[in-house]
Amino acid sequence: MDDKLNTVPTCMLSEFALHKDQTLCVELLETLKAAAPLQIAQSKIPRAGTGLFVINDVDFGQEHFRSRPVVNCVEDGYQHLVCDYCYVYKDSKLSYSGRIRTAEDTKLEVKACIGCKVFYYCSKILTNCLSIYQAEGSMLGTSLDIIASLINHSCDPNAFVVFEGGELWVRPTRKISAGKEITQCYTDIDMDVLIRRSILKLEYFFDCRCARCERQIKSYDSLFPERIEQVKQSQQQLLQLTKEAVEEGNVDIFESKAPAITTAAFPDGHWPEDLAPWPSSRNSLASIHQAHGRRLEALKDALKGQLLLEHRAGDNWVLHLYNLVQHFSHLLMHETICRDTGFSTEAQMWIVMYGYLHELRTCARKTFGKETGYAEAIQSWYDDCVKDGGAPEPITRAFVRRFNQAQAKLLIWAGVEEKRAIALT
Ligand SMILES: C[S@@+](CC[C@H](N)C(=O)[O-])C[C@H]1O[C@@H](n2cnc3c(N)ncnc32)[C@H](O)[C@@H]1O
Repeated sequence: MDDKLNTVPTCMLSEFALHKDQTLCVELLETLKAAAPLQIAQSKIPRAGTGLFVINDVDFGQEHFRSRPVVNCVEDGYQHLVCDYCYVYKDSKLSYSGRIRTAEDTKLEVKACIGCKVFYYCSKILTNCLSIYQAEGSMLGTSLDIIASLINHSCDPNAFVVFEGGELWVRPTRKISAGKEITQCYTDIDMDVLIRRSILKLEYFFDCRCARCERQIKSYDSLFPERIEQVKQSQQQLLQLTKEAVEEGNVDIFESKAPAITTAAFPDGHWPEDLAPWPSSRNSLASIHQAHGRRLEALKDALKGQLLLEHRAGDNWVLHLYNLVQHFSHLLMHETICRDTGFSTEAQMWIVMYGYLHELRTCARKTFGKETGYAEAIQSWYDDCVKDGGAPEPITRAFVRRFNQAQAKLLIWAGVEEKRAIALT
């Protein structure tokens, strides 16, 4: 039998493509709570089959649609801990896609169904994509939703999927013009093209040719094919090393072995700092430092982890920004003098922290929706800081100037190039 027939889903073979039955498409779309009209049509992405399109412009901060999945399936090992209806995880305060459990949620419990005793239920959650993750990356379950599953992949997606209170919400990551196809990222958006492409091939059976992939692959043009293979291998080894360091809670595991791995790929010793998984690894190391009370080291790694990331939009970006602000706040709450930073005054540290918190508040409201528990929790964190800390509302021109100056100093201390600074929006 033709190999291709084994791998291409039947629904994507042109005679069965869903967009060919517009009566069915219209009926399916009628089941949604859609904020703006949508259309199911042939994808503009070559060989991608059917896709989902917006009919009108959609602003960043608006929502595409909400839908109740046909099936939710909790991952093995989590059945007693995670709600079968909405994936709330009773032991986690923050989901991977960024939801903070609010005061009202903390009373929630996951209990067995009185009737069957097999399913466990509670009330709310927010997730990323159709795979449901928790903060440190392990998977809680999977949802099947007919309309959301029509969204094709891009490594620079204009939408993402979250899970809230038993519903899937599809939200934009930026403004989308009328007639454009909605796309989401099927893999870890912060990974490099080599890793993304191999996962997409392995799990979704296609070669991604999006603009971001093509741009990134160009950076490998100067390398021989065998060297590209070595880079990929080193990336996988770094991921594994990071995992071990996190499991052992020991940064030395990473710091001592990483140089040999990076040199194997780049013999001159210059692994590009923004090349995945380096930024994600620095983020993980920041958490280990934090757990051991090494707050300056934690902040330095978190700054690298955040600012070296190439993709600055969507739920992942907001979640990382949240972590960065937390590292800042831990440092400022516990150390009265931030002497090693080269900052002339502690006040400048506070200015950067307020600026980042302001940015986090703005991004969280637009990305997840200002009515979500997550955005509300960040808003009250911001209000507390501004009121109790006496910080100025970081929107004046004078504040932005002071923020930019203070951030530039901080980046010199952290060893991050100034061009990677966060610009307040
Ligand atoms: C969840 S389905 C998306 C809906 C699908 N296009 C359809 O017609 O039913 C995922 C499949 O769509 C195709 N696909 C999604 N994004 C693609 C892309 N960027 N390039 C090529 N194929 C893609 C792949 O075959 C993938 O396994």
